[in-house]
Formats: sequence, structure tokens, C-alpha cells
Amino acid sequence: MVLGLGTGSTAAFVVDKLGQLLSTGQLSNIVGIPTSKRTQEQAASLNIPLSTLDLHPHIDLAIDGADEVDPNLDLVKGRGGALLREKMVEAASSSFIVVADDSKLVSGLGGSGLAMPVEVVQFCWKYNLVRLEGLFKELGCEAKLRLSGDGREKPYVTDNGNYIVDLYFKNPIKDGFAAGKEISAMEGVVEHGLFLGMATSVIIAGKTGVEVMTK
Ligand SMILES: O=C[C@H](O)[C@H](O)[C@H](O)COP(=O)(O)O
Repeated sequence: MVLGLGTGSTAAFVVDKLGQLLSTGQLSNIVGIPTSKRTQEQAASLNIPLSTLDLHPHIDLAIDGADEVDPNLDLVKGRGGALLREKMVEAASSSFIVVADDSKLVSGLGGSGLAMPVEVVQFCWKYNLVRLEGLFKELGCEAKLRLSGDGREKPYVTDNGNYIVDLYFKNPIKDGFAAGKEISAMEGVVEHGLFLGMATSVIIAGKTGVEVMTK
């Protein structure tokens, strides 16, 4: 079985569990396709056999976390910076299961007040930041370059050598597909964090237990 291995604090539990099941012989004959360098390192440290999309272009199942989940199982992802590889791996997966806690549930994407990430090339990133903000003016959008380092003094650089522009909305995005299309059409945009129509099911953990959302 070919498994897409997600990125983030929630997906890390899945990778740990896979490593444990493999080491105790409860699971065998799997190969993982990691969605970030972080996950690749974690999986390698647990002796999970790894491969790439080049060698395994068809993935049976991907499991990953999410930043926002709406009632249609559409998602915002990428606050951990891994959106590009995640989208490539999850789009190539026959099934895509999201694992999250109930703090990630929103009625409309962009509605949490937290970032919706867009990965952009470094070249003239400010030009694209201004254009992205302008695209969603009516939603009260504010665009910020993601920073890293102890004093947040330098731009955050993704595994692919790009920058991230985080979009903060005052109001949720009305039409995610239209928004995604407009963002992707911008020269210099590499990928955006709207994962639409991709999740097969979402497993949500809350104080009262676990709920499985399916379409
Ligand atoms: O880039 C990061 C990924 O999209 C994560 O899956 C997402 O940010 C959720 O992460 P966490 O489980 O840490 O909240």
C-alpha cells in the first residue's frame, strides 16, 4: 500500500503510529510518500520505507491534518508551510483522510481569522503580495509575508525554496473555487492553501469523542 504522509502536529501522531505498527509487525508492505522534509526525517527515523511521487505516481491513501475544515469537507491547509507538496501528494491519492480537532471546524473557509497561505516565488514577492491583497479587497483581506527566525527577522522559506504570503480575511471566502482559480492564475504564485473537493472524509476529535464526517 502506498501512503501519503502528512505534515504538522496532528499528522505527526499518524506517522508515529505507523512506525509503531511496523516495528511490532502489525503492519507490513507499505511505502510512504512524505509531504515535507520534516515528515521525511520523522518517517526515516522510524524506519518507515519511503519513496517519491516520481516512483509511485498513484497513492492509495493520504492522511493529513488541516487548518480549517468547512461543512463540505473543503479545507485550508499550509499554516505549517507544506501546502505545495501536500497538495501534490493528496491530489494523487485515491483516498484522502483528514485528522483534526474540533477547533479546526469553520462555517466558511477563511473564517477563522487565521492565515490562508499562498506560496509565491521569491522574485518580486512584494508585487504579488500587493496583488493578492487587492484580489480580496471586499473581504477585508490583509496580506503579510510569513517571517521566521527567533526575532521573526527573515522571510520563511518553504522546502521548495519559495516564500509564503499569508492572507487574513475579515469575512469568509464566498466561492472557494473562484478564489482558488484567481490566485492560481497569478504569475509567480506557486500554490495556495485552499484544498477543495479533495478530502474523502474528516475525522474530528472533540471533548465528547470522535466524529467522522463524510460527504
Ligand atoms: O503545512 C502544514 C499542513 O497543512 C498542516 O497539515 C496543517 O497546518 C495542520 O497542522 P496541525 O495539525 O499542526 O494543526
